Amino acid sequence: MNIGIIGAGAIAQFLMEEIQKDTETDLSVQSLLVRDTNKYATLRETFGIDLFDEVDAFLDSDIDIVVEAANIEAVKSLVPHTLEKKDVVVISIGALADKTFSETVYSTAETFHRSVYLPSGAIGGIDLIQNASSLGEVEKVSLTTRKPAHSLGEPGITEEKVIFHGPASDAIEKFPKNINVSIILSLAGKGIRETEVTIIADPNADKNEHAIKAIGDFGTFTATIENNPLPSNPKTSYLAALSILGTLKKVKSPLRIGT
Ligand SMILES: NC(=O)C1=CN([C@@H]2O[C@H](COP(=O)(O)OP(=O)(O)OC[C@H]3O[C@@H](n4cnc5c(N)ncnc54)[C@H](OP(=O)(O)O)[C@@H]3O)[C@@H](O)[C@H]2O)C=CC1
Ligand SMILES: O=C([O-])CC(=O)C(=O)O
Repeated sequence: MNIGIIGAGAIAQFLMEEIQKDTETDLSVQSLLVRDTNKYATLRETFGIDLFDEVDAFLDSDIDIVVEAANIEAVKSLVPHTLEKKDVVVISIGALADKTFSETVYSTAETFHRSVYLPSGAIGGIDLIQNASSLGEVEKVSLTTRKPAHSLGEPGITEEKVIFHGPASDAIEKFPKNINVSIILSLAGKGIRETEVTIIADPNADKNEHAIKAIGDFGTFTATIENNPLPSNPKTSYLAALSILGTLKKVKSPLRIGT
């Protein structure tokens, strides 16, 4: 399966490196869509990929699926048009907090018989929350995120500080690069206004920690993930990059585990 990636940052480079190393897989990264081809010119040779700065040329290149690994603005400007031609994996899931936009995405996918894949990203338990919500009977879902203070734009603090408490819809507006996980949790569970988010900036933390709690007719669920950051972008957890690789490996698999 030939992959095109939107973006060339920490996640994109992780995917190119790992897919190139993996001789067992039929995955291959062929094309990258970037804003500035000069900035990323060395990637052509390192990974044997084609670089594009024009979306239609990128979509018409030899690719079967597109992975968005850029940011929320890129999802908004590029994903609906991309879906007219290709299936898409979206990791900047915060874009889907905008209801009008998410409806456009889903209806475009339907019209053009495409799939939109939303990986679990830097958290787990999405399967459980989605199943528990299938009769709409989850009372409460909350997420407490603790990240190193510098990742949250608080480099000077000496003690931990709650920098946000409120609904996921507001959290993603204030921290669009740090709390996409709250939106996948909202989409699986109770919705963006009902999912309660707390963000803690911690000067002593070296992991990106996400603690999930859910209560409903199914019982109670608690899970805490202490994520190692990706060295090339410590705001981003290694697991988020792995979750895209895992999603790509599942696309063609006849076996569906843990749905
Ligand atoms: N769902 C989840 O659990 C998680 C989601 N994320 C999200 O994943 C995304 C990628 O993360 P990461 O790789 O660490 O980010 P980086 O900042 O390392 O890389 C982003 C890349 O996207 C490029 N880019 C930005 N806008 C565009 C555009 N319009 N067209 C093409 N390329 C563009 C940037 O290029 P340039 O050099 O031009 O700026 C850069 O190469 C982020 O939105 C992040 O918030 C991260 C972690 C967890
Ligand atoms: O990678 C993480 O730990 C979470 C993250 O940045 C996000 O959800 O945007």
